[in-house]
Formats: sequence, C-alpha cells, structure tokens
Amino acid sequence: MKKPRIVILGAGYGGMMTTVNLQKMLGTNEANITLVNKHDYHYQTTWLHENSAGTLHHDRTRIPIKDVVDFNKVDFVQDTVVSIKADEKKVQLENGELEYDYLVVALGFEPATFGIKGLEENAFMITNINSARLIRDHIEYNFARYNNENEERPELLTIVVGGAGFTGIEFVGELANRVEELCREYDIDRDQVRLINVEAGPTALAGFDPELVEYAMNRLEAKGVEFKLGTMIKECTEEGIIVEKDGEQEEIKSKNVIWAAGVRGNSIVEKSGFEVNRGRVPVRDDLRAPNDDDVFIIGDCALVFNKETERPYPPTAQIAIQMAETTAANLKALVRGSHELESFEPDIKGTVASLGEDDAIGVVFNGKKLYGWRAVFMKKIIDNRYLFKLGGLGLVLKKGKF
Ligand SMILES: Cc1cc2nc3c(=O)[nH]c(=O)nc-3n(C[C@H](O)[C@H](O)[C@H](O)COP(=O)(O)OP(=O)(O)OC[C@H]3O[C@@H](n4cnc5c(N)ncnc54)[C@H](O)[C@@H]3O)c2cc1C
Repeated sequence: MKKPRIVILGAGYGGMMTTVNLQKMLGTNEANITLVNKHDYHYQTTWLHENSAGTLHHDRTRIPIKDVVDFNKVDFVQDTVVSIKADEKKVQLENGELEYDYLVVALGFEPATFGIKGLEENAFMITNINSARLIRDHIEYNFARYNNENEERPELLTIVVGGAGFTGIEFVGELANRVEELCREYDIDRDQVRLINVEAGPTALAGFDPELVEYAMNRLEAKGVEFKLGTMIKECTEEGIIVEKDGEQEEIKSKNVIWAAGVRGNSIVEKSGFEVNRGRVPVRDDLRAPNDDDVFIIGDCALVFNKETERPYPPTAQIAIQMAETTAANLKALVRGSHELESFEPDIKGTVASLGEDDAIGVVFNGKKLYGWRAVFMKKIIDNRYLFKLGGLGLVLKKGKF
C-alpha cells in the first residue's frame, strides 16, 4: 500500500514540534514525512528581540534543523513556499512542487501595519534572524556615526519602538540595557539618547495585570524609556514618525524606527485561498482548515477562540507548541485509519515578559504574580523546557539559558 505523504510547511515552533513528535510516533513504513523551511535552521522567534537589540548573538537563537530532526525518518527540503494549491493537494515552492496527502501549515506570522502610511517602507520589523541582524547593526552604525558627523544629528540617537504590547515591551527592555553599552562603546553621553515607546492604547501591555504593568513601566522609565501612551503613529517617513495625541500632531525625528505593534498570519495562506479572519484561519476544533479535511493550520496562521471569553487566543509560541502536539496525534490517527480526532484544548500555563535580561514580570499557575529575579528565573525555565521538548538535555546544555 502507498504510504501517505505528510508535508509540513515551516520549521518554527509549530512545524518543528509537529515533525519531532511525528518522527517519534510513526514508523518509517507508515508515512513519508517532509519538512519544508526557508533556511536549514530553526530559530526561536521568542528571542528575536534580544538579537535585534544586540544583547544576544543570533547563533544562540538558531538551531540547525539536522541537530533535531532525524533525516533518516524525515525528508528536509530547504526552499521557500510560494503557494498552497489545496484543490490539487500540491505546494508550490520557489524551486519545485510537492504533492501531499496531509498538509500542516505552520508558516508563522507577518507584521501587521494596519495601513499606516510609510511604515512598510521606512520602519524596521522584528520578523526573523535576518531582520534582527539588520536592526542590531543599523542601530549600532548610527551610534558609530554620531561623533563622526559635522553637525549634531540627535535623530541618529533617537530610537522609536512602535507598540507597547508584549514584543514592544520586551524589545524596549533589551534596548534600555543595550543603549548603556553602546554609549560606553561610542563615547556618547546617555542623556543624548532617546528611547521612545509609542502606544496607541491607553496602557502598555494591555490585558496584563495592572500592578505588573505599573511595575514594568516604572522599571523601564528608570532605565530611561519614554512612554507615549494614547498616541497614534500616523505616518512613518525617512525622517522619523508623525504621531497624534488628543488631536495634536507632532513629528519625532528618528533614524531608528522599529515597528513591533502587531502581527497577522503569513499572507501566503490567505493568497492561497484559505478564508481568514484578522489574517488568520479560524480552524476547526481538531485544527483542520474549515473546508479541507487534509490540511491542518497551526501556530500564528491559525485563529482559535477562547470559548469562555469568546475572544481569540493571542498567537504565542506556547499555543503553537501545544497545537503541534494535537496535530501530530491527529495525523497519527488519520494515518492509522481512524477518523476520531482530538480537539485542541489550550492549557495556558502563564505568561512571562522580560524587561531586559535582569528583570521580568509574569503571571503563572492560576494567577500567581511574579516580579524581578523570580520572573527572570521562570522565563529561563520556560525557554529551557521548550529546548528539552525539542531536543532533550543535549540541546538544553547547548542552547539553554542559565
Ligand atoms: C520578539 C518576540 C517575542 C515573543 N515572545 C514570546 C513569548 O515570550 N512567549 C510566547 O509564547 N510567544 C512569544 N512570541 C510569539 C511567538 O514567537 C509566536 O507566536 C510563534 O513563533 C509562532 O510559532 P509558529 O510556528 O506559528 O511560527 P514561527 O515560529 O514564526 O515559524 C515560522 C517558520 O516558517 C518559516 N517560513 C516562513 N515563511 C516561509 C516560506 N514562505 N517558506 C518556507 N518557510 C517559511 C520561517 O522561516 C519560520 O521558521 C514572541 C514573538 C516575538 C516576535
């Protein structure tokens, strides 16, 4: 009998964990498993703000796929997905085409710019290893330029971060530490540097416990972060940003604008004809696409509602990893001829946001609040736990945080 072909698109949290689970659950005689990814490495998206700020080298964040995936059991194809032709059960790659019986779409996120003028052209975005390296080098280059210019150009030392959500706050926390180092390195007085965090909503870290938000803002302000809350970015230009608060517009000149205020699912999914809501596919309980029994959509490409609050779960690595576990179990069932599939039940264990490497806030285990070193410690446990699940103790020792 012909073995079913399982194709997994994207080697992020969702794709890697699906692959690693399947390679343990299925025998090589049961299915042909293929993993497709742009690069030959997996990266931890949750560490990209550190790579972007320059507080953690990107090689700590990258993990060669061959170190984790058994190439005797899984075919790895390094290529870029162009489109999914679900009606033909094919995937179009830049350099070829793949046919599948079952497909797992785990292509991750894209920045959402909400139509703000000039943002795509002029702002940097934290999306992958390459964009993180660019942001790090760009900021450092501007600091290096500052004392070599004939006229004073404070915009070289002005860093604007759009968005005070989870990613924006974590990034600003890293930058606050990095700015100190850059000032020492390039003979710059810290007072000349502006690190501005702009947020349209009335508070930073919307949805987080207000006491923790206050703690985070106080700690970051003490490190020199200027918050501009209730402030809309109206436009981003080559010179900086134009913001509006209470009907008043202001221009903030900056050569370092980084947009960290929103994500949507990879647009390949929408362009391939899957129906999306806020850029993500509202999947069925078993994580399959609404009208396709052979396509699972997971991670940041999927939209899953919290049945109690009737609001969508925010896209997180935690959820992507859990979705991968359900998807692998469901694929195993389908391959073995069962049609009784598991429903996905998110098990939110908590959320911890870092404020630089030396501080953090979090809510864990039924609402317990954590601050400072306890939260830092918890964040390391979360990160190391993932590495353990992915590649065992060896990977924790190689790439873990201690
Ligand atoms: C700075 C930052 C900090 C975060 N912190 C946290 C946190 O602390 N906790 C938490 O739970 N979540 C956090 N998140 C969210 C979390 O990273 C995402 O929800 C998670 O990465 C989603 O996993 P995924 O598998 O859907 O996609 P990803 O992990 O983004 O993986 C997608 C993969 O697909 C590949 N790919 C994309 N397009 C193509 C293509 N066309 N062809 C081939 N391959 C392609 C990419 O190279 C990548 O390997 C953070 C996000 C950011 C940006």
